[in-house]
Amino acid sequence: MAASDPTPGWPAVVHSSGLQQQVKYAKVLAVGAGGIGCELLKTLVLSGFENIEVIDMDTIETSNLNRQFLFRKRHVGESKAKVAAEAVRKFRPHAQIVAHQGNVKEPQYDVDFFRKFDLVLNGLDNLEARRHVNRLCLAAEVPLVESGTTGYIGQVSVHKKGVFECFECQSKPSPKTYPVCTIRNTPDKPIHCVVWAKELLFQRLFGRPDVVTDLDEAEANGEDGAEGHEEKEDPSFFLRRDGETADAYARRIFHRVFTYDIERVLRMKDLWTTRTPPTPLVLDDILESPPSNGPHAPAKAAASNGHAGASASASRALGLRDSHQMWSLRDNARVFLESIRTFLEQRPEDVGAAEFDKDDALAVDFVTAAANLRSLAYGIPTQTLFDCKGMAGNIIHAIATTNAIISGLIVVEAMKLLAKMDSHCKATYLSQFNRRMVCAVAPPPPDAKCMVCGKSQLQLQIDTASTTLGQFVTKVLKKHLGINEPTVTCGDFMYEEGSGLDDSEVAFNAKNLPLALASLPGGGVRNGAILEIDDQTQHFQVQVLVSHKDDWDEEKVPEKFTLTGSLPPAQQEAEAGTAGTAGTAGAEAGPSSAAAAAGDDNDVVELVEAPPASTTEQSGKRKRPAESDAEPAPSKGKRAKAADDDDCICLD
Ligand SMILES: Nc1ncnc2c1ncn2[C@@H]1O[C@H](COP(=O)(O)OP(=O)(O)OP(=O)(O)O)[C@@H](O)[C@H]1O
Ligand SMILES: [Zn+2]
Repeated sequence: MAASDPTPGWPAVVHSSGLQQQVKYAKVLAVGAGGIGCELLKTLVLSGFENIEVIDMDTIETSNLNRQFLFRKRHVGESKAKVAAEAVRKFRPHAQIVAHQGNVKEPQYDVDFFRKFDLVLNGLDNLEARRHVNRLCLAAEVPLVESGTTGYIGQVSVHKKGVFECFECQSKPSPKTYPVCTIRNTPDKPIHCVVWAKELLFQRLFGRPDVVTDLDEAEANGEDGAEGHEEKEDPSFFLRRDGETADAYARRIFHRVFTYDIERVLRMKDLWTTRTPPTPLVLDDILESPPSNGPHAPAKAAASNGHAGASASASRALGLRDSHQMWSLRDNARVFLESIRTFLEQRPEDVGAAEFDKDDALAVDFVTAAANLRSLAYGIPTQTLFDCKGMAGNIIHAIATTNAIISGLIVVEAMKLLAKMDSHCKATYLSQFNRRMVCAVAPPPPDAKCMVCGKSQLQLQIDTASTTLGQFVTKVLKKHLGINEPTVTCGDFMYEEGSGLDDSEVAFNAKNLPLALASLPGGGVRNGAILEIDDQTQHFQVQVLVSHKDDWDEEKVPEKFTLTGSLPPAQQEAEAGTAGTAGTAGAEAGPSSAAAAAGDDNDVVELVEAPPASTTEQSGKRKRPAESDAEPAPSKGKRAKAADDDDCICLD
């Protein structure tokens, strides 16, 4: 620091009484009190922050204790936010730590709630919540420090309206999807069988009857080429019949899915010209086969028709206690039957209401056994319970040290923001695969083509004749765009969600959900239609231009829609004039790098690069009526590997 300069630079400023006072009085919201959140809260209070509110919706589980060190065994079942707040108060008794047990998407955490804070710091594990917080931070004009870890890799990024890119300026990888026909008829990888067991069979047997998955839809539409079968047409087949014992029901389901359905697909001869055909499984033959005596035999043999009794785990009740042990065909059949019986007899309230949860031992038993049986029928390698749980739950094992490093970096960025040293802010990436373990780059500026903080529009290609409003709302608006409570307007037609609707509005909406887009009232949503989408809970609006497309290659686009963003023509011209000059504080420092994104309900972090503005798509056709600044349109085609250079190291 030059003697003539009274303001210390970064990092000397950290020791200045000015910044220490700012830290002491800053109001900070920490979202998430899990792996990152616990570390973050500890580091915040030990760094002098004294006004912290923390939100987490979850309760503590035994599996959290190995890395969420604010929690002890006695806390299992208690609120994460409350226990974490209590624990850090012990480090700094005079700190004001307010705990909220709740979902950050609940209406009480609205834009006014966010405005109370100087900074928001995310320690979340899912894309949906991250996007929601991003939108509220933009609306409330509060800077956001975002983070994520997965195994040994992690990142911290800084988002500030008008200065740095928002969390959604770079498109995020969407969760991996698989072609429906592969899952239903021609699996060739273990994951195909896990998806089938979890998304189709578990859902059918134990899930809510009103939830229709893509896999069901394919069947209803006859897409698997097996129309016309009398049993398949009977929607009640998978329900338990009056007077049917749990055992008889489990056997009937086994026969249906592993014998009958396999025989049915075998009859679709075209499928097997280039593939190895599957082999139907016959339950009686399997159960009559002698138990395996090899190294994989169950630790303790259960009675031949042994039931799980009071145990919540079918496999453990059958003596299969080692989750790393590979089950035999017979083991899988017995676990399959036992887990169905246990659901029916011990958890009848869950039948018709269950959702797959990786921490539900019985659900994992069922999915493992069902996936393995299907694999055995198709000649695919089977998986251990441990591996299957990981695949079904998208688990990548967390590393406490990664969380600790990332939390430290969040606090560093938080201090720079408080010190108004935006030009020193960094997006920081941690990877064991880098030449350098930590790589930091200047946060990119906002992207004018961002659907959230920019001003662009969306173009949707979809089959308007067969896609229902319900599918559009669920798949396109909620899953793909992260919208919470959409209002969709198209000409005179309106679909609304959220509280405050009267009965007639609710009935009108419900009546329209099963209708194809093209058949909606008011002339339908057809080729060329313009939809106005609004979510008041996120202060988010976007305009969507619809084009009809009915010839989809399911292998390439399993979702059967595409959504791309572009600037309205007038803005494209303006952009062309300023291309490459959109720098803001810190934006000129080397290649922009990186957005972190988590897949649905997991901690997967993907490190991606924002390419130069010229590489992004600009194919807008219509002009958006001038409205608010908060208008959207997605940035697409932007992901690329980070370039190898002095500041940023290539991440594979
Ligand atoms: N919408 C949300 N509102 C509030 N808290 C959320 C929301 N979504 C996720 N969280 C919280 O974010 C935290 C993320 O922490 P972490 O990634 O360590 O997950 P975890 O559930 O504790 O661990 P694991 O998933 O490995 O079992 C969790 O405590 C979770 O409850
Ligand atoms: Zn943005």
